[in-house]
Amino acid sequence: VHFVPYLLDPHGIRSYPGPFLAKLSDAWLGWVAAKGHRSEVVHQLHQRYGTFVRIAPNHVSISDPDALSEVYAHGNGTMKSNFYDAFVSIQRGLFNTRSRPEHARKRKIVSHIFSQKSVLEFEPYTRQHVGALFKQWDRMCELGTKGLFGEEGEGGWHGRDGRVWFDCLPWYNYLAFDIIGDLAFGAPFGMLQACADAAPVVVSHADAMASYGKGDAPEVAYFPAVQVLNDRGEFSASLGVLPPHWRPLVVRFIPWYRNGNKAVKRLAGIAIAAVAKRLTAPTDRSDLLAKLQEGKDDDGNPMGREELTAEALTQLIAGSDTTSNSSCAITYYLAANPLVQQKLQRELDEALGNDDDPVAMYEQVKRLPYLEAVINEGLRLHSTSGIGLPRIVPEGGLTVRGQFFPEGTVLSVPSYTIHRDREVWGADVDAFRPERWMELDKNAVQKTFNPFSFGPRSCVGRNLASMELLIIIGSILRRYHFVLEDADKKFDTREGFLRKPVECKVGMKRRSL
Ligand code: HEM
Repeated sequence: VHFVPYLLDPHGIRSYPGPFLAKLSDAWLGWVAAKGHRSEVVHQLHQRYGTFVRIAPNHVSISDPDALSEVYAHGNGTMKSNFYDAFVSIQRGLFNTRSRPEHARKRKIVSHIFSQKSVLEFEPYTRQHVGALFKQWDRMCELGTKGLFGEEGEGGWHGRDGRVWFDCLPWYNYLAFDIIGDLAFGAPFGMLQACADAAPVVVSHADAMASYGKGDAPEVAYFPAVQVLNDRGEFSASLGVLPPHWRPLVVRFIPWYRNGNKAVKRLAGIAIAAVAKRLTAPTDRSDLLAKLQEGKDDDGNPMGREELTAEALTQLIAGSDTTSNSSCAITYYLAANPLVQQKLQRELDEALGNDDDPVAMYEQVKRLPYLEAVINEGLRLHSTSGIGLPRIVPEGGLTVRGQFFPEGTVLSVPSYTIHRDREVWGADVDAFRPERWMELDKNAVQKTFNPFSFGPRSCVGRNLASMELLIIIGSILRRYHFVLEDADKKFDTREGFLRKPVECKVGMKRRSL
């Protein structure tokens, strides 16, 4: 099964270097993905072998920034690989639709929802939930100065030396889930208020699907959505690199995959419950779901109910932990770099003046050069989307950086490695130094900075993500000061489809404004 294809070399990619086991079987990449550090492993391989590395029998990873436009841009004919089939639940949404015409149809309906103009309508929801976070953090700061202790769900905080010491990661998750829940389903999950990772989910997937079109809201229970999303990301990213005919077998016989499969179903249940609730009680709110309902394709057809649920689920998945993990990583880097934090706070104080409202308006923070540089530097260094996003070479083959690849070969360009290209970013590529954004050649940066990917499959929610990050980081850093609990401790991450912090323990105090 493994040696014959290896010897026959049907894809003609024998000449590319890589680990021997990777050339032999997809199981190698599946194993690396399941261990949770794929980006780091592939980065080390590029450092060892050079620009082209064979990371699976039919998959070549390319670490040249110029390859981004050749592999991902409009018009080169590449398509998402069958990796994305492992992410399908309910039915295919914008993210995991592979067919080009079907994707173009969906993208046309969805893209206007995320135009800069539409996104401004979502600003009040974002600001409202940042305000809710501040209520909780202010309470903790007040109690913390009395030396009190918090609950586990609150990041396990305790007060000492005038600061609250806690894990800020769960709070960023509550914030991002409440924002996207409010936007995509018409009501926040209530995580910030409950200080808990709990979202309503349908009890039985089958019952919920059967209730479609009957106007009944299915029975719901509460599940840890953040945990479920993490499990689902790790499961799908590892399953997706295995050959399609292996997948049902590993899901059936390997417990880790079996549990991941349950996570996929549960996650779908969150969307089914939320959309069913929303549709049984229509509102005149202007949110993502309302805009999806209004959207029409070229023939004037709106999305059906099941497609709507799949798209709302896509937005929940794509718009929640991307934002929370990026915000958490940026907070970590600011806590680890006191001078950068001080410089940012000076800029924020000048721009926001004595404004009584603790939550910044988008208008106030959208053109602050140092804030922008801090966010970009955090996105570069952390690389929330770090793995090479796999694309299939179309009929006729494709030449990338002078190398020809035959039809059917899978290619990818890993952002984690591209974001550490010394020729572009400088010798101190591993340092968090926002100043580099003021010094670097803008053209080189533009084609190398890839947090949202390039081309027809790039992030459709980019405008929303940028607005959220500006408001979240701008407001939080103006109100609070952060230090690391243990400056010597490595910033631990775990990667499924996204690179996520495992925890982020900081000491926080209110700034005197
Ligand atoms: C910091 C935050 C974010 C980052 C770093 C990010 C990054 C990305 C990346 C790299 C892709 C390409 C994925 C691939 O090709 O496999 C993508 C796609 C996508 N993103 Fe985002 N994203 C963020 C926030 C959001 C938000 C807030 C939304 C909407 C609520 C969103 C919705 C989507 C959707 C629907 C796609 C699929 C687009 C398509 O295939 O046409 N993202 N995102």
